[in-house]
Amino acid sequence: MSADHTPPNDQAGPADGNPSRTETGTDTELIRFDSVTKRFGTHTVLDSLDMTVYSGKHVTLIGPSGSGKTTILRLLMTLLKPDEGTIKVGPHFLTHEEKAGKLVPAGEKHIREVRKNIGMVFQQFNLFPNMKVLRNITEAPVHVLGLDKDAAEERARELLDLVGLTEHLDKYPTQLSGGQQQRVAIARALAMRPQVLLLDEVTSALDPELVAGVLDVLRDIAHTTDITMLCVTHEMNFARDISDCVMMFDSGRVIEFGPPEQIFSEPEHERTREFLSAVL
Ligand SMILES: Nc1ncnc2c1ncn2[C@@H]1O[C@H](COP(=O)(O)OP(=O)(O)OP(=O)(O)O)[C@@H](O)[C@H]1O
Repeated sequence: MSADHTPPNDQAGPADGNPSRTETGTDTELIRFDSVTKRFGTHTVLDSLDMTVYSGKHVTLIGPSGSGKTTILRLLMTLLKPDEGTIKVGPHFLTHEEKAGKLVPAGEKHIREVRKNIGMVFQQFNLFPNMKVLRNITEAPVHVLGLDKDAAEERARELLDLVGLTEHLDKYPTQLSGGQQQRVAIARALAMRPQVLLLDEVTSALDPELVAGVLDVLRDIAHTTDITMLCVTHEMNFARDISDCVMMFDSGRVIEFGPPEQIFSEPEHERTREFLSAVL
């Protein structure tokens, strides 16, 4: 962990800076960024970022627009590649693979395997418009994981129950509200049984009256499953409810992190105070 992430007091985390480690010290690392730099042209969006997320923890990334939060999720989905540094998911590098005892840039097959552990829900629901709800959820488990169709459907029905949409399984996405479509997208991501769920401002495109239903589903998932969550959101009450750790980003660096009660009530950093006073 770089000195930049060293918590300002003992409450924020242990001295080695692992942001979501609990005091038991038995946590398992699930995601690890080591010295990750991402540039777009001359603009350095992530600047030698070190970040660890522990298995089963819920981490929320907050910070001003353009501070690099979505870039982190896109790197994890391999929609982007870092310019420098390594990213690990579980025991495997996402960015590299071992060949003949050497670490070389990861090939497509390796990336696809590691990425199976990661599910993402986007701001725009990205459902397949020509497929009914049930098939939207079973498509990837059948074609990517090779799951038997009946087993995939059984799992899809369980997930539709979880997101409160059982009666809509035979509809097309356009026959659903935005909030319902987003709940299908959540079920679809979970159908792949990922270890980690990435949530990128999943309520930003919704009409205000539909936001609460989606957040309630996510709260339920956070509180009743052991899935790891990495979440970018402007919904600070939601972040407070579900997070084990809140990380404040500014200009591609984590400037402060800790449990939500600390970050929201007693932020140490002036930039965090400014940001929170604008959004709370
Ligand atoms: N594909 C791209 N090409 C060029 N610049 C990009 C690209 N993607 C992101 N950026 C720039 O990188 C910076 C960080 O973007 P990012 O979306 O990660 O920020 P963010 O913290 O998620 O912001 P917001 O809260 O507004 O979503 C921004 O200045 C953005 O314009």
